[in-house]
Amino acid sequence: MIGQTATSDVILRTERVSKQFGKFTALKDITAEFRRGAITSIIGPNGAGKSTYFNLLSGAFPPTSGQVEFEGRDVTGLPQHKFAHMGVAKSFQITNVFPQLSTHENIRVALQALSSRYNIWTPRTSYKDLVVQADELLHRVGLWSRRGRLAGTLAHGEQRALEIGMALASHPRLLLLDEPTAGMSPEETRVMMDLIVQLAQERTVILVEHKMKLVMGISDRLLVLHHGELLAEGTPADIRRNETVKRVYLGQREH
Ligand SMILES: Nc1ncnc2c1ncn2[C@@H]1O[C@H](COP(=O)(O)OP(=O)(O)OP(=O)(O)O)[C@@H](O)[C@H]1O
Repeated sequence: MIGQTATSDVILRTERVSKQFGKFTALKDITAEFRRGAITSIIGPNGAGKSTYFNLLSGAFPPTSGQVEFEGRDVTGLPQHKFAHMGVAKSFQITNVFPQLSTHENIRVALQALSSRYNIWTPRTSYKDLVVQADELLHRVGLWSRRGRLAGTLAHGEQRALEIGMALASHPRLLLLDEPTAGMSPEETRVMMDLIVQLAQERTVILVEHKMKLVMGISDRLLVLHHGELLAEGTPADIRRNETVKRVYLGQREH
């Protein structure tokens, strides 16, 4: 019974996942659960294994050993597009928009890619529907006023918001974000953090971030990685008072 209650709250879990790159162990035996509806941040110093873990969670590559479960189903090693189909979307550290297309066209491309890939037996979404849906997504990520601008001319923070808008095209239940504020000014960072909190009201969010202070205020739970191992897990308050975490992580000046 206890097990059953626990699983219904859990959207994603990893069971003893490890990742080797040749002889190098980038991740070692990570067992962790991600709660539905929560913002969970994966934090840790440079080289801790955060991006590697993110890639395992999003299906970019499989673990060397161990298992990844999404909504109770073993998804270890499933191809990337299946993750999107199941309701998982992600946005990377590197901005991934089409610079020569307008903001609105970028979103339409994302919407079209989905409608053609997954609805092969039904007619393509009409142009009018696409325009309406794209406008709605642009509103949601705060870019409606930029709809006609070429994506390449948007500020860095706006490009990242656009990328998230494109990720939302598939109506994901789980949104994975890898360092969403990388390279942003303090103002852009604040806008992005507000957007993440707002998006998390409707879906589960997991984000990777190495700036710990930044995510302390918005996360429900945190996982701390260090040298490829899970050092600690808990609420921001748990992590703040964890002596081991303080030693290896908070002591670092930048954070
Ligand atoms: N494809 C790869 N081949 C070999 N080693 C790799 C590969 N990808 C990552 N690593 C190594 O694995 C370790 C963890 O890397 P990872 O990028 O996951 O860390 P991170 O916590 O995301 O770091 P950062 O905050 O700097 O992005 C690092 O030592 C890195 O050099």
